[in-house]
Amino acid sequence: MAPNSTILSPVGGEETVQEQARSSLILNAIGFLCLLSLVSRWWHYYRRTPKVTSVGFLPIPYIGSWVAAIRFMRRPVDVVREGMAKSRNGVFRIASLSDELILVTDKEKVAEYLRAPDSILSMQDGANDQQQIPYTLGYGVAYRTYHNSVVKKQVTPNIPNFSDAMVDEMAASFTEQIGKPKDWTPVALYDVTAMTVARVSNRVFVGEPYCTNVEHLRNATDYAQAVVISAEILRLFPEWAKGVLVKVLPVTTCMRRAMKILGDEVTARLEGKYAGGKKPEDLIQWLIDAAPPVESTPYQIVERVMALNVASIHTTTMTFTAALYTLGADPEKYVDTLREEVHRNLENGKVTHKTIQNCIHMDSFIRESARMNVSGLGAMQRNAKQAFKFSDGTVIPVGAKLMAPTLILSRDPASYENPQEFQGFRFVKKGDDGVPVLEKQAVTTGTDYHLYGHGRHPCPGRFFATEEMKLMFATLLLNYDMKLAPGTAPKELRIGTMALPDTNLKVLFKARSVDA
Ligand code: HEM
Repeated sequence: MAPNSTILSPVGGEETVQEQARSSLILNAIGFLCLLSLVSRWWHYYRRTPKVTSVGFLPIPYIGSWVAAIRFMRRPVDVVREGMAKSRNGVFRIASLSDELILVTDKEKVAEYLRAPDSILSMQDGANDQQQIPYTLGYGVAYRTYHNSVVKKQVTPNIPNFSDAMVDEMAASFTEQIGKPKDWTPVALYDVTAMTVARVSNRVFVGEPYCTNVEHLRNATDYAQAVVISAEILRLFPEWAKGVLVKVLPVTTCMRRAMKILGDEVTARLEGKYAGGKKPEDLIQWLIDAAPPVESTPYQIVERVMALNVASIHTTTMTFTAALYTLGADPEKYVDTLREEVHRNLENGKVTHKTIQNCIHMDSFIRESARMNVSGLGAMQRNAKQAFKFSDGTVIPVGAKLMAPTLILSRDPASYENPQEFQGFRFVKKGDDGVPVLEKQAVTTGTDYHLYGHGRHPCPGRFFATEEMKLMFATLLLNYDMKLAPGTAPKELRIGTMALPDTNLKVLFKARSVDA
């Protein structure tokens, strides 16, 4: 007797064979579909990948990209330098944990890609992608960007009208936070600056009494950090999951708080009710007056006020703190000239808009500090909506992301003499009549100076931010001496393409007599 004849009847055996054949067919079909999906994903990936030098990749689909991303996370600057050395045309591909990026280190090519219209290389898509704006700051902020023209047409022209109030707010903020120390006293400069920038900006954004409401100011500074953290998390998830996930991220808590603080004020203003009966002059009102009907709800106006807080606070704080760290490292070299310039230009003993217009050494110092200290590896992201061809024939396919590494371009020897050296007054030159003039202002953008971007979308808030920094600089120079404690220096932290400032370094401050 056959060994299995007692177990299987002839009919049962046939069924089993059929079942086995069916399962193997299903397994083969699943295997085939998986393979098809892999091939189609690879084909999609291949089509989206520019045929340019790549750095750190292994020639194995997917795994190769992960290896490159890990290398980049561990040694970002080395990877970029390797890319520059390998690439013949100043365009190369790297991978970060969330994306593959095309870095452009040739200045002519940076200018070329920044000239491309948004229908081909989109700035907004780049920003939406980098900061996950539709989720972190809101759909309207991402796709109905009327705030850009409000900043250009209302915030910038109104700067001179607000500068006196800005000086009052910053003087009060510094006095409250730093006091009038008679001896050298350590000050957490980043925090002090962030709260001051928040207060001064919000004097213009939301007016009194909100600009001194500590809960609002803390929320506004937290919001900016929450956006960065939330965006990093969201970028790791597929699009369909983001709308749900964002509800448990810190941005949602910040926005809820913002509604609690500003919601009633905005609601009243939308109904035409103004405290004191007079229509206020501030960002809330300029936004309400300019908002398209679909954006005219209290939530959306508050959302946009907070978005502009995000655009302003940490950017200005980082730039300004870096300048003061640099000054504190070598005060003897620069403070006398900077302070004398402020004194010479005071109006009736006060720092004014006109004072700082004439402070060209200070302007140069801020620009040079930004050149040296703003050292990220990926500025001015543009996402390809259509294929883009550089003049040398290099093709950037749809879906690719272009960026410019600031660290490299802002220290290009072709643009700057002794580019690695900090020269605070680098941009002050002798004019024809021997009088010093500014060769380039802190607000002037370029392919070799990325603080405020460049091309079609330079930062519209750069005049406001620079005014604020110069007013703060003048106020501090008049009221305090400052220096770094011996043996201390700001630490540099890099996460992917970002260079983060040292937010913990304490700087020594000592009060001085204003007339000194
Ligand atoms: C030192 C402070 C600031 C820095 C370093 C900074 C930097 C930048 C950069 C790099 C860009 C992107 C440019 C590009 O991709 O080409 C940008 C865009 C922008 N910034 Fe600023 N910014 C600052 C302050 C401000 C302030 C105070 C405001 C508002 C009052 C503001 C509002 C904006 C807006 C609305 C955009 C988007 C522009 C567009 O879509 O065309 N920024 N900023």
